[in-house]
Amino acid sequence: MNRSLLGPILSVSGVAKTFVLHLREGARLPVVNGAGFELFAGECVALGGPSGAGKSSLLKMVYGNYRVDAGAILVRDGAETVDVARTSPRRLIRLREDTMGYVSQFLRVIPRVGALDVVAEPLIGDGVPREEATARAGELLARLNLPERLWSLPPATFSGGEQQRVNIARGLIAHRPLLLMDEPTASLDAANRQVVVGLIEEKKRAGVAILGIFHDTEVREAVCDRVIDVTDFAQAA
Ligand SMILES: Nc1ncnc2c1ncn2[C@@H]1O[C@H](COP(=O)(O)OP(=O)(O)OP(=O)(O)O)[C@@H](O)[C@H]1O
Repeated sequence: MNRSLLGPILSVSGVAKTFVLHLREGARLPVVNGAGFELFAGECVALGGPSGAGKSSLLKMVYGNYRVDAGAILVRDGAETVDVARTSPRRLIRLREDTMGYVSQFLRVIPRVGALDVVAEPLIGDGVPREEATARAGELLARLNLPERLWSLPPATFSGGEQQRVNIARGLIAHRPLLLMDEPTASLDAANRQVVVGLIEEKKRAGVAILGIFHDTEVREAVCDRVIDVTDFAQAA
């Protein structure tokens, strides 16, 4: 991968954020100040630092769920570059559909939709015929050791680890050049953690850039090329 030719997929610069708690007499909680880093195709980078350092908050800023007070979050979207910090909600939704995937820790269950369809949905949204999308969803769920008897059932009643595997399959089934992952292996046993490590390695080989929070040291060491210490972006309260 020629970095200088392609440039970064994600470029964060000068990002600052302070939470203001209006229901607590305007108490101010500074999280980051002057946060800056770049992410290139085919690499996996972990956000590191102790609990409360601001890892999840920074990830949510990149995804556009949290507003920033200052700075730029530039994401390459084909021939265009989108500044998540400033773009319109409509453009952000399109960026998420085409370019920036997010694998959260928990599955947001869709009522009455079976696991196989939950997983196939992003591919169908990309225009893949339903039969092919469902077959690929089945392959992925089998790889993640989700028993076939569960595939037609809505995941609402699944165990934590089963739901997380459905969530990972849904988050990884379609190609998105930038993937954000928030503790994707938190509820998984050792065997399934290894499956996820393999899936992440495949994404990297396909040129996907991954930014994530990986508390599991073994997983982090297996997949991450470097760690960004979020405490470097801390500001004095
Ligand atoms: N929505 C919010 N409103 C107010 N404060 C928040 C909000 N989200 C996070 N914080 C505060 O920001 C700080 C950073 O939280 P964050 O969840 O980003 O840390 P973290 O590094 O991901 O921690 P952990 O490893 O424990 O998940 C914490 O002090 C937290 O209380």
